[in-house]
Amino acid sequence: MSSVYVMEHPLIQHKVGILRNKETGSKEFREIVEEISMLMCYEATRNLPLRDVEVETPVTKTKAKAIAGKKLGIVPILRAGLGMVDGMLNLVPAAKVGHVGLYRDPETLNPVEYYCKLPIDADERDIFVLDPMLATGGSASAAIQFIKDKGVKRIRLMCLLAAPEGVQRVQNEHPDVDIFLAALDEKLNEHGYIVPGLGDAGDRLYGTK
Ligand SMILES: O=P(O)(O)OC[C@H]1O[C@H](OP(=O)(O)OP(=O)(O)O)[C@H](O)[C@@H]1O
Ligand SMILES: O=c1cc[nH]c(=O)[nH]1
Ligand SMILES: [Mg+2]
Repeated sequence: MSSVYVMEHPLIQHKVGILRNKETGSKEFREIVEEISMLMCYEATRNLPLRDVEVETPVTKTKAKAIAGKKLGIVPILRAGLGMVDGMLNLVPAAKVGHVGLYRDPETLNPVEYYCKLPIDADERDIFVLDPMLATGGSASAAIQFIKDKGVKRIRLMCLLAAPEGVQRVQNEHPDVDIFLAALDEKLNEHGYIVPGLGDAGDRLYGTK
């Protein structure tokens, strides 16, 4: 069974509170999503292997550390996942970016695929799938399956908020995929929205409602 990490860092928790506030407008919402993504990236990459390197400082030669050539990829689920990309790239600028286009049918709540483009060498990379919201888990689970179908073996899922139902579904369908969250909420409502949640992440990011 995969692990679920809820990031309790005070800065992350503080910023999640701002996202939840319905008075927070799109500009600030986008900025905070980027900031939280950067903080989560920092936490989620703490086990990356290091190698020794030699560098010359202005004073002397010394041993230093470098990331041991691990290739990372990030795959936002369109559209709301796009809001998390720059935060990740700020810290891991060499990561390649793929995209999976999915929307959730408002009646059935089932994911509908409309786009998938991954880095050519995705199967050699450790991939982070990004989506602010893990509600029923249908979208994340389908996106992970598309990525696995392209031969990718090492996948992690990073979301801001999740409902227990979504976590359960991803864990059942993809027991190899660890899940990183900023908050684990109470439940889903009758429309499949996370409670207490933050509303529709895509609409709040891009001002479409
Ligand atoms: O876990 P689920 O029940 O599948 O719901 C979560 C999905 O719903 C939202 O996307 P939405 O369908 O609103 O698309 P958008 O990003 O284009 O707004 C969200 O960004 C997730 O992708
Ligand atoms: O609460 C929710 C559920 C799905 N998608 C969202 O954007 N918000
Ligand atoms: Mg949406």
